[in-house]
Amino acid sequence: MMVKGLRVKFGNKIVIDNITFELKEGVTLLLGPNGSGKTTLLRSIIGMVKLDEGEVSVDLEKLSYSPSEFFSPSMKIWEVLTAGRKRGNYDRYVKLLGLDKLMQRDFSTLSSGEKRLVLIAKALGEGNLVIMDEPFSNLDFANKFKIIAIMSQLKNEKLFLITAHELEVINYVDRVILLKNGRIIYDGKPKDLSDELLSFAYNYKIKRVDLNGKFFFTPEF
Ligand SMILES: Nc1ncnc2c1ncn2[C@@H]1O[C@H](COP(=O)(O)OP(=O)(O)OP(=O)(O)O)[C@@H](O)[C@H]1O
Repeated sequence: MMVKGLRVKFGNKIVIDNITFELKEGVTLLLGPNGSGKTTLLRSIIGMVKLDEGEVSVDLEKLSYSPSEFFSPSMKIWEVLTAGRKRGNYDRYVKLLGLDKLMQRDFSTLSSGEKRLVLIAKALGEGNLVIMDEPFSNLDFANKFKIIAIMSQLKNEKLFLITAHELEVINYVDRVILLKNGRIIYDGKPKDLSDELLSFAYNYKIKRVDLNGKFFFTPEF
């Protein structure tokens, strides 16, 4: 998958500003403060947003997408999983995520975390390029790390592009793309991402602490 010279405007406001990158392998984390353009970028890639400039080269047949926000239809879970033009191999993920006992329930009656897990299982089952917008929101600690472990196990067969707000996720991805005001200000390995740049991105003093090969990020008051 490749995006080249992408520019998206809403009215006069440039929301995506000359973004170019290629995805070849592993798990890529799209990071950035509220309103920096993450969702718009993902929606541009999947063809839901009109591009003002640039191009996206992606095999839509191989792509699956889990949105950050979603409707809560009154449908059985298995109907949600099989909805749409794609038919996927959900069973494996339904079991892994402990959703098998919920399959006959109505989606609208699930907890917010359970709904999120259903959409993740759907995305994992449907595509080889899995794009997930804020997959960890609503998830408890254990489920978040289950998803992280599943992505890590699957990364030889699938490509992942995800967004998240938790800086700790940086530890578990192969690549970080950091956005500020619709521009990429960092694209590289997690270990090389400095607290100065993160502080600049979020306009907030963040300190990085390295411990046992992991990075922790704390606010500096
Ligand atoms: N349809 C739209 N019309 C006008 N402005 C929009 C539209 N969609 C998004 N925006 C604006 O574009 C900017 C980027 O929004 P986007 O949702 O892509 O950010 P984000 O990085 O995903 O934010 P968050 O972390 O809060 O979800 C924001 O300023 C938002 O208000």
